[in-house]
Amino acid sequence: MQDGRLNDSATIDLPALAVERVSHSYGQRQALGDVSFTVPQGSFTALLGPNGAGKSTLFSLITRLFNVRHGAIRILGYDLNADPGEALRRLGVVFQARTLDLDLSIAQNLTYHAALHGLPASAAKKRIGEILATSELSARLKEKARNLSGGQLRSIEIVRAFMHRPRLILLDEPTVGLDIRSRAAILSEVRRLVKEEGVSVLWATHLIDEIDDSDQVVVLHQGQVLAEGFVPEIVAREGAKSIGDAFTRLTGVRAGTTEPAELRA
Ligand SMILES: Nc1ncnc2c1ncn2[C@@H]1O[C@H](COP(=O)(O)OP(=O)(O)OP(=O)(O)O)[C@@H](O)[C@H]1O
Repeated sequence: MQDGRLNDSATIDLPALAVERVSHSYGQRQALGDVSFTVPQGSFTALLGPNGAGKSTLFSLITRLFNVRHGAIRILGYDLNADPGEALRRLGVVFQARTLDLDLSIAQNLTYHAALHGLPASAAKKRIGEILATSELSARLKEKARNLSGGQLRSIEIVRAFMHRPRLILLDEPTVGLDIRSRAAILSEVRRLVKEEGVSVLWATHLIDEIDDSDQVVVLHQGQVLAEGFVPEIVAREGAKSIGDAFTRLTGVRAGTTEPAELRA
């Protein structure tokens, strides 16, 4: 346990995340209506939806910022309402907004977070070395976070989310505001960690080009799940040419934009 590993042998057949008939409203406005889907263990699952689809609301429920009032959410079988401690121990999150302390060093940002999860400093140091083994950032751990570029700050936030060896990691539009090169670097880094660590990722995005043919996809639109499955399954089911085309057929919205199809010339 000293390195954060949990004995999860009993959860081997369960999905990393199960969202079951979840609804959520802000006053009269329904943001999620009867939403159900699963994230299989060891998968990279893209939660694909245009602005306003309900992605952030869903993440607020999974992280317990909001209470789940209608339906249920389970992480590795642990119900968020009934067993929040066990469920949240298995969760790592990268929020849309930047959350590193710019006046602390990169190493301090990472070790303080690890300490919150009960990881001793020596184990945290080893873990940082493991995750950043092939990154140029491993030579800059003593520098203040303030010195890093937007893409590098995001990379460190991702490392931080992996520190305590969670089984499920949520990333809420993690590439927003980054240039194309940084976007690609972050995406491939997360895919590498999914492969190497067997962790499950739920990656929220409205950008179709972030989706790979081997990904699981959940299409969310106006608070409803319109499709769930591997890319080739969704494409075939919709009789589409590509996942972008399938997305447009399902939502009436052009892939990667928020412009309704009927407004297109
Ligand atoms: N605090 C709030 N009060 C009222 N309505 C809200 C609130 N937060 C979100 N909504 C509404 O709920 C719906 C879902 O919003 P949400 O932010 O979850 O979508 P999203 O897919 O994350 O979009 P974005 O990519 O723009 O963040 C939208 O109609 C939004 O206007």
